[in-house]
Amino acid sequence: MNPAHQGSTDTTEADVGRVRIFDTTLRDGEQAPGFSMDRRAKLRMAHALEELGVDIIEAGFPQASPDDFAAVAEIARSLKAPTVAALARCMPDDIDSAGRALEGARHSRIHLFLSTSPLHREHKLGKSKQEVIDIAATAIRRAKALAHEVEFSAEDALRTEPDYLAEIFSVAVEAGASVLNAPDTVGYVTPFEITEMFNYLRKHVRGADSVMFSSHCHDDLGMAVANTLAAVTAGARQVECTINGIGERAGNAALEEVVMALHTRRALYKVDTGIQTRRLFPTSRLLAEVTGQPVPRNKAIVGDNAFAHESGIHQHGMLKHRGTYEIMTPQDVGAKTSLVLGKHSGRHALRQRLAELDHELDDAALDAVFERFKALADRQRSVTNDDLEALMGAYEDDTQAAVAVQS
Ligand SMILES: CC(=O)SCCNC(=O)CCNC(=O)[C@H](O)C(C)(C)COP(=O)(O)OP(=O)(O)OC[C@H]1O[C@@H](n2cnc3c(N)ncnc32)[C@H](O)[C@@H]1OP(=O)(O)O
Ligand SMILES: CC(C)C(=O)C(=O)O
Repeated sequence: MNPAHQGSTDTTEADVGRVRIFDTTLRDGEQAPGFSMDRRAKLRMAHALEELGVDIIEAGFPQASPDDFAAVAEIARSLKAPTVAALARCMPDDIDSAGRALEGARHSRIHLFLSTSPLHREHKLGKSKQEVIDIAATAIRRAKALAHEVEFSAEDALRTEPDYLAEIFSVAVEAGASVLNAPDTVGYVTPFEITEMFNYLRKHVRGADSVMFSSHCHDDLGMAVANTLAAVTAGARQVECTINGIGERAGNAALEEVVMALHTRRALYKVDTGIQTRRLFPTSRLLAEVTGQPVPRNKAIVGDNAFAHESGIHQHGMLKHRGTYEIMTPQDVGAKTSLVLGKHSGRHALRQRLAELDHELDDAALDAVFERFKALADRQRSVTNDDLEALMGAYEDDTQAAVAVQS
């Protein structure tokens, strides 16, 4: 990272912690309409995620379908470094099929979930507080025998009574869960509230020091990434996210955004991830390819516009010092800067591009070409190198014709 792009850099290495990246592109991500992946697509993505350096890959929900079972099993057998996780309801059949699917994994995790909020307890499950606790404890004990580790997620945790949430998490620790996930299942909370909840849980869950707290945020109010970062400030050391932010409804916290926020503002958050950031852009594009869903141009970090500059004033700044308008280098995420010529561009960028095309112009010539360029840019969205060559050709013909008339 170029220090010119960073704010304060006074972090000492001893202060810096580690956040685990739990990627759920292949589970929560594919739950979004239009993003289903078959086992071949999942396997390609899983290899790309391994190369990206994620710590845990949630490969699927084996009880959901035979193909999902097969996808999880194949991923479990073929990955070397990451932990492979499989989702399961707190039901014996779900747990057993997750265990079977994960059998070949070097490191396996069964990810159990059960709703804890009053709304979900009453309307979805029809269970009392104590019944929900008992179901969770029984399921965790069963899962513990079938995988290297068990994560317990309290579905709709952020709309759950904090004291009840702390109680069910305490029982989950006693039953053998080593990761406690408090998801904002419906993307309801704000950063301040999630910080409060994580601080509360770390103080009140029995055995809190022996487990890892995890955050899993949805983007219904556009706050998934901000909430994830807020959870990190309150001690979450696993964050659940997806490539391109895909997931239920408005999606999950976007992995590339969370990672680059932690990386770019390392002095503030004081944590590292194991992500090879240069793999972010290619991994994002692979997901777009396998799902057939393009990345929006304005998507942070990986969109076509994330490092594109069309405005003359910004282009002028960029030509003098990239840090004026870029807080990260595009190379850090495997992308490239582009200075796009269009109706908002100015003379500095035009001169630069013409020089790249071997047209060195004096100021008067540049003014004349600039006038023609603006007229063209008003008629079309952007001006390409071919357009510029045509424009220069016409300008040179006109100049020669004018000289001929004079002599
Ligand atoms: C917040 C999340 O993202 S949770 C993950 C959501 N993902 C998915 O649902 C994708 C995969 N799901 C599926 O393929 C199907 O829903 C299946 C195969 C898992 C289940 O299908 P079905 O058995 O037909 O049940 P259906 O989905 O209609 O209803 C859910 C049932 O699970 C129960 N249930 C829901 N969550 C849990 C849980 N965590 N633990 C135990 N039971 C649960 C519901 O109460 C309901 O039970 P009921 O059939 O006794 O009324
Ligand atoms: C299964 C859990 C973690 C989930 O996806 C959610 O609550 O959004």
